[in-house]
Formats: sequence, C-alpha cells, structure tokens
Amino acid sequence: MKSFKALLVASYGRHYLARAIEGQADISPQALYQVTSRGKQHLGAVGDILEVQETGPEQAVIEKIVERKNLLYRSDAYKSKSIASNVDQILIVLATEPGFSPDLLGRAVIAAETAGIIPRIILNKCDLPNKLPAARKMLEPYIAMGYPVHEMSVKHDPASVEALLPHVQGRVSVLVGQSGMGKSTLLNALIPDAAAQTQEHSKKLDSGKHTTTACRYYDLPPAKESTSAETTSTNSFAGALIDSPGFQEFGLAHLSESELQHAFIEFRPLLGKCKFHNCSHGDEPGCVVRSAVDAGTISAQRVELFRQLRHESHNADTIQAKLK
Ligand SMILES: Nc1nc2c(ncn2[C@@H]2O[C@H](COP(=O)(O)OP(=O)(O)OP(=O)(O)O)[C@@H](O)[C@H]2O)c(=O)[nH]1
Ligand SMILES: [Zn+2]
Repeated sequence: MKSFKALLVASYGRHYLARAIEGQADISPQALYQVTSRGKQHLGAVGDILEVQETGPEQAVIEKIVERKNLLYRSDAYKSKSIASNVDQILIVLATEPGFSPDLLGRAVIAAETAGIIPRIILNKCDLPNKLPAARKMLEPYIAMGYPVHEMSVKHDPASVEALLPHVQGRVSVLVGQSGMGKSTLLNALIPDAAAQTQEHSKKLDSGKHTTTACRYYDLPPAKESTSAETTSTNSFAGALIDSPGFQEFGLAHLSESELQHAFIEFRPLLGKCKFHNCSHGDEPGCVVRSAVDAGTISAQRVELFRQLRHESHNADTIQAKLK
C-alpha cells in the first residue's frame, strides 16, 4: 500500500480528513482521504502534516505526524483539545455586541504567546456606535502592550476587510471567538467559496457519523493584485484560515508557572524582581508587579488573569498527581 504526505484539513473528534500534498508520485494532488489514527500517540490537529498509508479507496491511516512548528490547544485538569497546529497567528474575533469576555481574550493571547505565534485582535461590529466606547476601553491594556487591534465592521464596511487582507495573505491563521462575534461572517468575507470548501469535506464523510463540530482548514483565494510575475506563480502560498468551533471556555491548565510568567509580556521586564522568586503577585510583600499595578503601568485585570491561570495550573498538577 502506498505511503504519502497529506495535510490534515478537518477534524471531527478523532475522525480526520487529509489532503494529499502536491508533487508525490502516484498520488493525485489535492485528493481527499478519510484518515484514522491507530492510537493515542497519533492524535491529529488541523494543520498537521501527516505521513499516511493508504488502506483503501480514499482511506488512509496515520503513520506519523511530521514534527509540528507549534500546537495550539486548550485543556483542563482531565483532558486537552487541540485547536490547530503549524499556525502563524491567531485571529481573536471579538465584537462590540454581544459583549465579549475579557477573560477569553486574555486566555487566547496567553495561548498565542506560549505557542510563539502572533495574536491579532479583531473588534467586529464597530458600526454599532453605542457599544464601541466600552469595547475600546476593554482593549486598552492590549493596545498599550502593542498587540495589533483591527476595528472592523465585516458586514457593513468592506474596506475594513480589505485592510485585514495583507495580514492574512500568505499566512496560516486560526480563528477563535465566542459565538455571535461574527467569525463565520469574517470567514465568508475573506474566503467567498468557504461554503463550497465545507461541502467538499462533508461529501467525503458519512455526515451522520460526524456530529461533533469540526475544526477546518480553508484556503484563501490567491491575492488579486500582484506586483510581479513571480507572485502570480501557482506555487506561492495564498494563505489559509483554520476555523474552530466557537467556545466559551479556554482552559490553559497545561501551562507551567514559568511559561505563564513569560507569556504575560508586560511582566517580562519585572521577572525575578519580586522578593519571592515564586511570587504569585498577590499579597506577598515586595511584589514589583503589584507596585506596577498601583503605578498604573500594569492592568489589575491581567494580574487577576495570571493568578487565576496559575491557580488552575497548580490544581491540574495536584489532580494529575492523585490520578497517578
Ligand atoms: N452589526 C453588525 N452585525 C454583524 C457584523 N458581522 C456579523 N454580524 C452579525 O452578527 C451575527 C453573528 O454573526 P456570525 O458570523 O454568525 O457569528 P459567529 O461568530 O460565527 O457565531 P457562531 O456561528 O454562533 O459561532 C449575525 O447576525 C451577523 O449578521 C457586523 O460587522 N456588524
Ligand atoms: Zn510579585
């Protein structure tokens, strides 16, 4: 049976769809395969490059997952769920209405920092003027830290979508957001044939079997204008969006204390300066992070988030130790 390389383009629980990578002998480029994993060691994530072995018509099994550049996932003390792998950035979709959760925003940013990818914040529905000031206020700490924030109205202001294009072209971006923020509207604006791509995936799967919402990989259309003949070459990568189902929780229990300390970028210049090396930035004496909060240079909300994540990480360690 043939072995070949494929890109994991959709995951439904433990069922996957993968697309053959071009330029392999005897394998039709772009062909879609239903892929299964032999066991826990081969749990895939959308964005993975797989080495698979054909097991039947349009069927294959994972032999190996090519080493990932990064893996974005969420977890609580008991289980983890992968969101996507090999991504360049995370697009955090927020809206003026319904109000977004600053906690989820904070967690998505921390997840990006620990995975070494760019968090890009999208504030959608800026056409609703009554809600805009409050939303901007919540984003102030992130703007101050230098994170990119795009004010958009995906539905009513095409220019705001155009302005985002250069930041997604040629990159793999993962979309995250709570329900109702306009994630699907954005996906469809950036990828007009997104519905057709979804349908092609669904055709390949027994739809009844796959009720779990999927993470999916969508190809961006080739850039319209190009400055030189080279960039129009079919080999240039147009970019992709990975859509994850909307979620209400973003557990990061897998992060260690040290990973957490470094993921809060505004804490970095203060690392090691608190009186206690394992300072929780709570009510310990000699805490420079709290002093920075008092001085107004660090947001109290971010310190709260740090303390909450630290607590969850310690809890998970305790539970894991008991389970052993
Ligand atoms: N006013 C306004 N409404 C918008 C805008 N973008 C999207 N909406 C509306 O917001 C609602 C939610 O948009 P969706 O794209 O379905 O949101 P979603 O984030 O994909 O939500 P789920 O499908 O629940 O995950 C829809 O009624 C959209 O028409 C916008 O720029 N301005
Ligand atoms: Zn401290």
